[in-house]
Amino acid sequence: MTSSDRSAPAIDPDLVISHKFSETSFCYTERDAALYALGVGACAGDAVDEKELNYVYHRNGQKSIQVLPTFAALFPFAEGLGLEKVSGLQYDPRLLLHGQQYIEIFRPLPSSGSIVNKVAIAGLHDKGKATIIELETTSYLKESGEALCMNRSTIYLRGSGGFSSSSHPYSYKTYPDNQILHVSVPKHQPSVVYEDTIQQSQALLYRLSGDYNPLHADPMIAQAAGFARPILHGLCTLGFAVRAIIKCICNGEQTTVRNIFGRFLLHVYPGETLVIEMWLEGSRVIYQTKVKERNRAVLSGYVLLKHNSSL
Ligand SMILES: CCCCCCC[C@@H](O)CC(=O)SCCNC(=O)CCNC(=O)[C@H](O)C(C)(C)COP(=O)(O)OP(=O)(O)OC[C@H]1O[C@@H](n2cnc3c(N)ncnc32)[C@H](O)[C@@H]1OP(=O)(O)O
Repeated sequence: MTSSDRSAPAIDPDLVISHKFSETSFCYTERDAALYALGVGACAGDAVDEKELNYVYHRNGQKSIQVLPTFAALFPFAEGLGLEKVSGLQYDPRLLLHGQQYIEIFRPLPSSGSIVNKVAIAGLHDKGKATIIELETTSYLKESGEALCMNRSTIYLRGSGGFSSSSHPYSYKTYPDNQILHVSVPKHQPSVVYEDTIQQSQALLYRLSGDYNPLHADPMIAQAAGFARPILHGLCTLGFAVRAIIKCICNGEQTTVRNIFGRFLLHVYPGETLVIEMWLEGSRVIYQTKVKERNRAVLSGYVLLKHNSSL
């Protein structure tokens, strides 16, 4: 939005929520799954890590490489997010941040596949200084038509709120309140703490998996967005956290993961150290990721497992 547009209402909620997206397609191979695994730090600390080598290599003659469940979060990027096509939604793309991600895995992700995505607007909220829009993408295997996973992405559009016509802030959503559980980080000591380093080149590597937002690569764009330098993709931070949970709590068995939720609390700079704290509560792992150098929480959420895991 340019400064001359500022008097025009930036968001027309009725137009936005009536938008219909076209179906999109996403095809991937084992190479894409392996590149993604490297992008979220698999084998970065140990190239022969016995719980991670199978994400990037046919270890012990295994027929196909294993796919991390967070790979599913790439499917919505099939043909770009498509927000620019939504009538009635004006915002400054440089100020867009990823707020939350919720993923349901219906069946283990194959090591390669052709996917069809059905996309819908699942939420629109006026936060005054910002607008939140939620996109829900259900992904199906093209050949069989079986549902594979669902992603709900919460996108935080800074500087674009204030469009409500009444004194009550506009809020619309299509899913039940109890589907996303509010996460309170426990006060007691975590069951496990895992530390990982984000390489300086991490965002440059991660972007090759399909999110080419220049915020993560271009210093000028990052500065215009209010950051000292390019920041890490939220989904990369989430990928690090879930990989750590699979490694530390699920004994490396990635098919144990059923649902994933994460809220991005603060940006991460490549080169920083992540400290991932995990609390195992029955079949739910609550986690919080902090940046060690700034001692700030950057992500919190939960992972729902198919069964209770023991440490
Ligand atoms: C298909 C995939 C689609 C996704 C595309 C993504 C493309 C990517 O390339 C982009 C990225 O990866 S960006 C990097 C990852 N994200 C971040 O770094 C953001 C980190 N979070 C922040 O900076 C702040 O929390 C911030 C700025 C988000 C909010 O901070 P404040 O402005 O201080 O907000 P606050 O005053 O605390 O709250 C205002 C209202 O907003 C709600 N809220 C806050 N943080 C939220 C968040 N992270 N997600 C969702 N809602 C959030 C608050 O609850 C509050 O609402 P209410 O008043 O009703 O309680």
